[in-house]
Amino acid sequence: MKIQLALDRMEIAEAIELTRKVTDSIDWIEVGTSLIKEFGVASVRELKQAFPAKTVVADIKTIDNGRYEFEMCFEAGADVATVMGVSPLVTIDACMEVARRYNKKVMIDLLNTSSEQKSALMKYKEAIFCDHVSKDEQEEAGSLNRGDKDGQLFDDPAIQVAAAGGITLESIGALRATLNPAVAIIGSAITKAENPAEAADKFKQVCQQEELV
Ligand SMILES: O=C(CO)[C@H](O)[C@H](O)COP(=O)(O)O
Repeated sequence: MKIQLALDRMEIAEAIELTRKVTDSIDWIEVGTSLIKEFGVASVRELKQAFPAKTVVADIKTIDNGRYEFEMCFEAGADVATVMGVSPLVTIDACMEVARRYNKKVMIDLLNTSSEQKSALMKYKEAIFCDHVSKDEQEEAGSLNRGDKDGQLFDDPAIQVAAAGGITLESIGALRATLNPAVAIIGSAITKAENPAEAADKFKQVCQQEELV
């Protein structure tokens, strides 16, 4: 299981400093939606410049204007960019086309998509699908991602799955037992930890143990 470090609700310099502390324990770097909204794609550019060897995910959560926004992210150095699964399919088609042209990847965020919509999205075989419990669902309703939603949709082993939303060291075991995503997206459990390097290292150990099973 890869670890995607989600960087949210902080300044770009802070994001770079924090990533430096945990860089050996994480695989992918997510420039969070909050950074892109606050600082624009400069946040993507600066993170990629600071960590050129890492896969950088621009969590832009596109819902319209797919071609323009995806070109902007890939020009800034992103390796992966996100589009919402609830978008019109024509938007997702545009994102897929841009990603193919740049030889980059699309992550489709399944937040609030119906089962019907999810089934329709499964045709995007090259995409990564992100099962996502939102910040508001976490903070207003106390939910977190234990991977127990719509797991059957991902029965095809060729489908690449990611999971996000309040993942902790306590919940990651349940997530693996259910959804078993290829990518665990972890934000606050590392970025808000008293010792982020220690927290990231513990997640890495869990993910490595899992790979040996
Ligand atoms: O996409 C996001 C918010 O919309 C976050 O990146 C995702 O929720 C991971 O962060 P955390 O572990 O703090 O929930």
